[in-house]
Amino acid sequence: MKKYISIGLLGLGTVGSGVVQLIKNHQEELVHQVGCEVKVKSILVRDVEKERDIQIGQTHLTTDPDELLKDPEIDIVIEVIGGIEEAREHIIRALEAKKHVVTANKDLIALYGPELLQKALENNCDLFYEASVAGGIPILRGLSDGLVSDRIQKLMGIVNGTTNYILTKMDEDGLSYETALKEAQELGFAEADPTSDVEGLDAARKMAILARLAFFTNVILEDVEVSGISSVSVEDLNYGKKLGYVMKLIGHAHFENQQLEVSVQPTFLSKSHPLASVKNEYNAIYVNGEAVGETMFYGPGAGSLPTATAVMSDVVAVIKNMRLGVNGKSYVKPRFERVLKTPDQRFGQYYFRLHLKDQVGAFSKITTLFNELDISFEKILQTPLSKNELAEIIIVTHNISMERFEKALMELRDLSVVEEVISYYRVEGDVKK
Ligand SMILES: NC(=O)C1=CN([C@@H]2O[C@H](COP(=O)(O)OP(=O)(O)OC[C@H]3O[C@@H](n4cnc5c(N)ncnc54)[C@H](OP(=O)(O)O)[C@@H]3O)[C@@H](O)[C@H]2O)C=CC1
Ligand SMILES: N[C@@H](CC=O)C(=O)O
Ligand code: NA
Repeated sequence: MKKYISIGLLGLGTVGSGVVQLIKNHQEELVHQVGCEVKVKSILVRDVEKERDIQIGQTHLTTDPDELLKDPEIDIVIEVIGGIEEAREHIIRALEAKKHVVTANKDLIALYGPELLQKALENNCDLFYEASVAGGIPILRGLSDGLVSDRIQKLMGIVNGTTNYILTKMDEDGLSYETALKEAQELGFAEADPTSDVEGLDAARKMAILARLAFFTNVILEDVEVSGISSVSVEDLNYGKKLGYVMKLIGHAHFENQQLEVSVQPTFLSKSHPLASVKNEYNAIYVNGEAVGETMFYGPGAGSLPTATAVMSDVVAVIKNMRLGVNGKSYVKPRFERVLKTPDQRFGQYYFRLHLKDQVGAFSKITTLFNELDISFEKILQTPLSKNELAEIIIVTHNISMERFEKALMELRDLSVVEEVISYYRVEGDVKK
């Protein structure tokens, strides 16, 4: 057995610094688990001259990836530089050099996970990525170990800390979207380019990774329907409150009759929903399995030390596998073909906000349209607007197919009494529906 395990760290930003700090401060716990010291030997950065808050002692800082990837002493490479192409290249080189890899990179795993896992398998190496979904929450192990014997039917997740932070601050503290986003960036939750957070792509990547593990099928990123929060208005948040809802960016994934549906969209949750009380940068994943029933995984979804704990859980798993001589043996190939549900097989409740001409018979035109489409209302709110003789109408439907929702939206826009459909969102009431 080696006297110590040497790590090559790619990246020393929010997550990389957390890893260095955790290895230093929790060395005793690590030694107890793996039976030897764990040391960071070299770190790859973009700029070695940059001033850093973190103390790295004797650890070697470099801008040359070869110094880590060609170093025979390094057993495990941790990739936390982010981005896609360079990270992919470094990981492939590390695996070909028979080094195990741990990454927090959901962008990469969502796009190239199956290919990289295959590469790891061919080289008898481990490739683990617990930190890539929901930061410090051990959700990937929860699915691939804890719930592995079950048939998971439904996942619902708040899997992006930045957007949850923004929505909470807008709703509870009256902050503007821009101020709340700036705070999330300053706190280190946001991606280098926060567009992927606010437009839902970061959450979509995580949902693709989760759905692969939960449903044993090779979900690809294009399967995930995505919309973000950048156009959510304070008016909609306030109407939501009046109706007993709170707005969250929700990832939905369903698997029924071996057919799949995955989406990420701003969603009004009933205040009694278990995900409704998840605030700020916290994440949670609600998992419904045939045998286990309802479970919920909750914790910090972003940030330096929480994410570092997920990285280190993978490092410990790699070292334990090294001990047993079973690296590269944990990857299980998908079991089911990818088959997507069609719009008539997908169901949900919907919220519409529209401006209606304030004239006799206008509202009955709406009820006639919805009757024709066999859509019934769960809630209705009507407020006269002082300007332009318009009324603002909020409608929440009962459960309908996506096909009927799309038809209703199209036909509402064509009605002469409807001035404008301002917004529409998915609604989640009772979790058991
Ligand atoms: N922040 C978070 O809470 C979470 C992040 N993640 C993921 O972890 C990864 C890292 O995120 P985070 O720590 O926030 O990112 P940061 O931007 O804070 O840090 C990136 C680090 O990588 C270095 N780096 C970037 N590009 C290169 C390159 N081409 N060559 C050499 N070094 C490079 C930077 O060097 P330098 O310091 O010199 O600029 C920096 O040290 C991402 O994949 C992210 O999605 C996952 C979960 C949570
Ligand atoms: N930008 C991400 C970081 C963690 O994955 C987030 O906000 O959740
Ligand atoms: Na995790």
